[in-house]
Amino acid sequence: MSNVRQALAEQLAEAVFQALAEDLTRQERALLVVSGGSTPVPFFKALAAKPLPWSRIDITLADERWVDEQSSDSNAKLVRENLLQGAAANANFVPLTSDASTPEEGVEEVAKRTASLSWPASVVILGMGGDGHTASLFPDSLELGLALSTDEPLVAVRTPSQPQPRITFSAGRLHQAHRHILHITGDDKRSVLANAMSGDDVRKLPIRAFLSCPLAIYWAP
Ligand SMILES: O=C1O[C@H](COP(=O)(O)O)[C@@H](O)[C@H](O)[C@H]1O
Repeated sequence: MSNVRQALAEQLAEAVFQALAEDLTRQERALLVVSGGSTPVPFFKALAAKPLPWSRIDITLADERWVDEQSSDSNAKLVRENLLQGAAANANFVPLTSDASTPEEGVEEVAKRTASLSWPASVVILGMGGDGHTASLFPDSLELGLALSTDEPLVAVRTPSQPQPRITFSAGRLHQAHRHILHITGDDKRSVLANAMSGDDVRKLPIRAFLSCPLAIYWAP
């Protein structure tokens, strides 16, 4: 982990800490939506060390691979091992998978589980892949159009470029937040983001669906 990426993660953790603490002065519970993948690990560790009233905080994921929680591909496993540590283990974590064998079968149950969370979220933290996907809104997903337009909170997605089926919050539900943050690293992702900012076809680069949220960008080389 480069020093600059570590510093970025710590600055992001401080900003999220301030946002959650501020919202908790006005409301009993606050919701944090985080992303999976490799980028958020140092941020998770830095946030877990913050002195928050964790039992008043709900945490869920922007998206998930439909895999067992013990799988190394599970975003829930990543959150449990890196964010829900120490005092932060008192947060109420709501995962996005169920015992159903497919996301199509499980999506309704997961939607019920996430409906009771304190929307709008205090913060939605998005990641972005090199193909411009965010959450599981992939350019080649068969359900991209649905996920971008539906009023339903969650969508089961099948994506030719991805090995597993997935479940994702829809763009409409992810828009329901007081603050949106994009956390990315590396020159390649910076170029993808610059490209996204210079056009408007959301289906080609789905991150475009969030560029005017407004979206705070945390980037480091
Ligand atoms: O598949 C996913 O990838 C993106 C980006 O991940 P990264 O490893 O390039 O940081 C992530 O935002 C998303 O939640 C995850 O499911």
